[in-house]
Amino acid sequence: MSGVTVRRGSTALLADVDWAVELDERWVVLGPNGAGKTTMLKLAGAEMHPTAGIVGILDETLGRTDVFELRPRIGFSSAATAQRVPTDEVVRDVVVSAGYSVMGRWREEYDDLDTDRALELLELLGVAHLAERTFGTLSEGERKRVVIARAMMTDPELLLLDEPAAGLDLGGREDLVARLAALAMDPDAPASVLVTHHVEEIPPGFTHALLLREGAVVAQGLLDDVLTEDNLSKTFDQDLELTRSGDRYFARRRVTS
Ligand SMILES: Nc1ncnc2c1ncn2[C@@H]1O[C@H](COP(=O)(O)OP(=O)(O)OP(=O)(O)O)[C@@H](O)[C@H]1O
Repeated sequence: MSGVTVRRGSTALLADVDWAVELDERWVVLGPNGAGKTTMLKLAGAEMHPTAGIVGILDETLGRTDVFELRPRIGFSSAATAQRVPTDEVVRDVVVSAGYSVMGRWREEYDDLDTDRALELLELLGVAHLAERTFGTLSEGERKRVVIARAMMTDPELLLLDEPAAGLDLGGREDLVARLAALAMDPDAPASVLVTHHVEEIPPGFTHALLLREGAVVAQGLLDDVLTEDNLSKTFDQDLELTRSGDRYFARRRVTS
C-alpha cells in the first residue's frame, strides 16, 4: 500500500498508509476497535478499493486488474465469511467448495484429491472429526477453524485472518494460537496477515507488526522492535504494561500504587 486513504463521507477510515508485506512474512495488525484494521484487510483482500493511493496485491494493482481473478489467490477468513456459510452445509463441503469458488452450493461430485485436501486442512485446524456435521451445529470456535481451513483450500499466496480468536474460550484460543504458530513456522505457508485486538493472540513465529490507531499507523516493522510498551500505550491510549514470556506477549494497564 502506498499513500492509501479510505474515506467515507468526511471521515478518513485510513489516512495515508504505506505498508508492504513480503511473501515470507507473517504480520499481525493490532489496534483498538474502529482503528481501521478490517478496512486494511479488505483492501489487502481486494474486497475494497482505496479512495486515494495505490494498493498492489501479488504483482497486480487494484483498479487495473480483475478482482475476480485475484481473489481466489487470497485466503480470507473473518466473521463475515463465517456468516455467509449456509447453516445446513456439511463442514467438509464448506471447505472443499472454496476450490470451486462457491459458497452454499453443493456439487454432486468433488474431486477426490480436493476432498482429501479439505480433510487434511480440517485435521491441521483440529476439526477433522466434525467433517460430516452441518456448519450450523458447530460452536463459534469450531466455525472459526472451519472457515480458516476454507480460506486455505485454494493454496492461497496470501492468507488474511480477521480476528480468528475472537469469541473463543481460553483453551480454544490457546489451541488456535498454537495451530497458527505451527502454520507461521511452515516455510511453505503463504504470506499471512492476522488482525487482532490482543497481544496475547499473537502466534509465535509471526515476524512483523503494524499498530493502527484512528486510521493512522503508529508503528510498523519487525515484531520485537514494534511491540513496545510505548507504542502499545500510544495505540490503545492507555498506560500499558507489556510482558513477554517465552515467545508470547501479555499486556495490561499499568497499576500505580
Ligand atoms: N461505510 C462506512 N461509513 C462510515 N464509517 C465507516 C464505514 N465503514 C467503516 N466505518 C468506520 O470506520 C472505522 C474503521 O472500521 P474498521 O472496521 O476498519 O475498524 P476495526 O479496526 O476493524 O474495528 P474493530 O476492531 O471494532 O473490528 C470505524 O469507526 C467504522 O465505524
